[in-house]
Amino acid sequence: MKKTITPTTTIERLPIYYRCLQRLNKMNVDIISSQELGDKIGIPSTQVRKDLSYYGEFGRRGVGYEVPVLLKHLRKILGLDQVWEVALVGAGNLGHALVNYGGFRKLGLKIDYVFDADPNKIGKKFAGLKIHDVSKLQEVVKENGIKVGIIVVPAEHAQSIADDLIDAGVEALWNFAPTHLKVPQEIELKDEDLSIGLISLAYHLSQD
Ligand SMILES: NC(=O)c1ccc[n+]([C@@H]2O[C@H](COP(=O)([O-])OP(=O)(O)OC[C@H]3O[C@@H](n4cnc5c(N)ncnc54)[C@H](O)[C@@H]3O)[C@@H](O)[C@H]2O)c1
Repeated sequence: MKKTITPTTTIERLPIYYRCLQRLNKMNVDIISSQELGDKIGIPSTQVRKDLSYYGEFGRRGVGYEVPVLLKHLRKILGLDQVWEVALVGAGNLGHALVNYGGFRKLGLKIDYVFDADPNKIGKKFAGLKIHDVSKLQEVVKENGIKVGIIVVPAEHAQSIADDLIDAGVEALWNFAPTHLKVPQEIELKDEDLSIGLISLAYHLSQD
């Protein structure tokens, strides 16, 4: 694998290539050109070739990419060739939707641990999983070597949850709370805001 710095935009496109290749693989498509792959996901073929070239020489000139081979490489590059235990904090509406979604598990991202602070919820079942007391968060995270945390608590509690997760050994956070979290540089933090998509649609509609 080449030792070059990969642009963030390239990294963000990798899951899109991966998803498309998974579909093609299911349809038993063996070979795809960069042009065809780009057309399927709305990315110019030159960009497809450039993105993938950061990781090696996968395509064959005049032939294209072997779908199962490229899929296997991308799975490894994306870290999806292993199983990741995930802790979710905040057994509320959004937490329920995330835990219920089967797609993460198929990718090897197992949200098996759910935490909440509400005594009325602790010990109850949540999309088939037991809700743990958030006071046990660090203990459970350490015991199970959990490396990924999902934060779906109200904004005012998000920082202390992030701190606890990091102290316990979590290295990557997916934060849905609408607040800026301060985390050490080595921690991978991804803020998610679903309203951005909707607001940008409203913006485009209002330009007509
Ligand atoms: N990013 C997005 O697009 C998006 C979309 C929806 C909601 N949100 C945010 O996600 C968060 C959750 O939203 P929701 O609709 O699921 O809310 P919710 O009220 O349904 O659930 C929040 C849960 O967090 C628990 N909680 C509160 N403080 C806690 C603490 N200190 N430790 C552990 N658990 C605690 C509550 O008991 C509750 O079960 C909020 O911050 C909300 O603003 C973000």
